[in-house]
Amino acid sequence: MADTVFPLNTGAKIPALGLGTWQSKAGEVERAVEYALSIGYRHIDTAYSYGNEEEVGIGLKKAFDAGIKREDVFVTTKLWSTHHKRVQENLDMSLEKLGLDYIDLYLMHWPVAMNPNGNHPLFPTTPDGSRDVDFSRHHVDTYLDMEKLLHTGKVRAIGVANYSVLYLEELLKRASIVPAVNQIENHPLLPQDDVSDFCKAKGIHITAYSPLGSTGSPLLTLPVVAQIATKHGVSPASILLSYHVVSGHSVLAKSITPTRIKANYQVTKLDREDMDALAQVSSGGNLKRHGNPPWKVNLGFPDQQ
Ligand SMILES: NC(=O)C1=CN([C@@H]2O[C@H](COP(=O)(O)OP(=O)(O)OC[C@H]3O[C@@H](n4cnc5c(N)ncnc54)[C@H](OP(=O)(O)O)[C@@H]3O)[C@@H](O)[C@H]2O)C=CC1
Ligand SMILES: O=C[C@H](O)[C@@H](O)[C@@H](O)[C@H](O)C(=O)O
Repeated sequence: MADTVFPLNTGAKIPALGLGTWQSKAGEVERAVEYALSIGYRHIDTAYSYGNEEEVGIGLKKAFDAGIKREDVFVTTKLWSTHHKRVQENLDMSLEKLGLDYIDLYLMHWPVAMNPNGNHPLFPTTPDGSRDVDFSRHHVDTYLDMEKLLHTGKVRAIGVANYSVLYLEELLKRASIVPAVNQIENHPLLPQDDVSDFCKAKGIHITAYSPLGSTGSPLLTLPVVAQIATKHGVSPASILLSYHVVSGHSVLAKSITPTRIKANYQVTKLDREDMDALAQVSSGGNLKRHGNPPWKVNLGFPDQQ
């Protein structure tokens, strides 16, 4: 079951379990990627802004040298906000760093552009210290530039991340190509059923990020997760990851620790009772969003209103 794949609207398949690499440092991430691929993972998620694409590329190369085929590995990377007006350039930078000639999935990391000529290449700020957002750039214009990448052969699919229903509606009004994926924060404390239902209806696959609650994996200590793990005789992490797979979503767990990378490559067959219990966690508006950068922009998510 760990090798479950889901179809994308491009005809390609995305492996259900992927290795996340946000905050995975150089010196650690090469080994994490190489190890994950050696034990069966076939889906690696990175981003230009993570600053580790070169090291992710080293891990990939080691796996390819060991006999794993490029075409069997699904690699995602992301356009960063300071590059919304330089889409092709940002893709080429990522390809070079990763040492790849194509990306399986290229995502717009956030639907917010930042000043391309600001006081920092990734996180420019204005004199008051807040994010230097480029309000002149509309996210749909950025997406339309991403559509052009498909003709270059350098990306097999394009998609978005951190898109609410409101933003998806804006995008679909003008897009020629329906995004293949919307990568969003998703876990029992942030189910985002509105986004999932909308995406399902439009043929957009959901990839869940921060499934363990992000840094320090706080959701592993939720009592209901421990109870379901005991019931099935598996790790709590497997419960939090399988919650997505059962829903037809792919899921990214980040780890640089071999024992955890291995533990996270296990899908448990959750039943209706388990899924209902996990759904109860957020009942009564008990929600927690971990990824909440100070954008100064309304992203349209109901829990942020
Ligand atoms: N599109 C976007 O904006 C975003 C995308 N992402 C993507 O999703 C990935 C996953 O999300 P992320 O926020 O990193 O958080 P996760 O929910 O994957 O949690 C990562 C944390 O959990 C720890 N951990 C992992 N597995 C276990 C385990 N089995 N037992 C105990 N602890 C564990 C890790 O520690 P350690 O590494 O030390 O083992 C790390 O501290 C990212 O890495 C990134 O690729 C994430 C955020 C935003
Ligand atoms: O993918 C991971 C996250 O989106 C991360 O890149 C952002 O949250 C970033 O740290 C920010 O502050 O905008």
